[in-house]
Amino acid sequence: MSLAVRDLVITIDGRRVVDGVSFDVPDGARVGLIGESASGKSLTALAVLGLLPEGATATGSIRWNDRELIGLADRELARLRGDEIGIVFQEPRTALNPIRTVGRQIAESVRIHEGIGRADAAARAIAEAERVRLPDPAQIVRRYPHQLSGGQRQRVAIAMALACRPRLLIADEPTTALDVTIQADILELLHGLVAQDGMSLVFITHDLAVLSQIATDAVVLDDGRVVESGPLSRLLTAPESAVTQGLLRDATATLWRPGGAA
Ligand SMILES: Nc1ncnc2c1ncn2[C@@H]1O[C@H](COP(=O)(O)OP(=O)(O)OP(=O)(O)O)[C@@H](O)[C@H]1O
Repeated sequence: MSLAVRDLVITIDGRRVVDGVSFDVPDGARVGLIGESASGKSLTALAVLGLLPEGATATGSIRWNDRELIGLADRELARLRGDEIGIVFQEPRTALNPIRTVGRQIAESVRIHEGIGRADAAARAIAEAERVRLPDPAQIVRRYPHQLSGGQRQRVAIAMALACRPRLLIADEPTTALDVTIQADILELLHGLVAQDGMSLVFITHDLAVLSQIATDAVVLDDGRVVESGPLSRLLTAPESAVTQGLLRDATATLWRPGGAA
């Protein structure tokens, strides 16, 4: 299953905040959307999910598995989300419901999409918690989000996103809010799960060093436009645009740190 974005334009209050973006995510590919703040990364991802904010309009084409997503009915888009396309956001605290146990939240999408009963869903929540390597899964599923650490909460959000085994995962800055050591753990976990399931990945970040640990290709955005794209190995060694060169300068200290990716 592949994603093809063509000439995507997103307009908010008459302003073209995403301005003619095109890129492909072939089946099983791991593609980064990278750029400075306000370059249009998140809105591009939200358009794929059919979750643009009120007042935003999208034109162009977003084809998922040869199905056009722009203009698709909300019901259909909701069915795709969680089932075929999973999402992990930057801040797990806001993605999780504070008054529901994490087990119930992990199992929720399975219950909705696969229609399984309460007992099966509870067992599945434990299995999914184990899969994202949460400690003591049988116990942790009974806890509430505030009783977990930030890294554990992000593992819960990942378990929720992957419970229905989507074919595409969109991860929007999933490690930015976490401590550096936890960031590395979460990246490694995501990398392992994506590879294990052979799913495609769209990974959003402003950090080329982070991206080099998880993606094979990247699309560089600036002010709503694609300024460069290609294999990450080339962007890291021979960046053509000034924007990519700047991102590389910012990332260099991390990239060349002993134990770093480069
Ligand atoms: N709900 C909204 N209402 C009005 N403008 C918005 C809204 N959401 C985003 N924008 C504007 O659209 C542009 C692109 O935003 P977007 O969030 O996609 O950028 P980004 O690259 O993801 O940045 P960041 O890394 O800061 O999240 C920005 O100029 C932003 O101010």
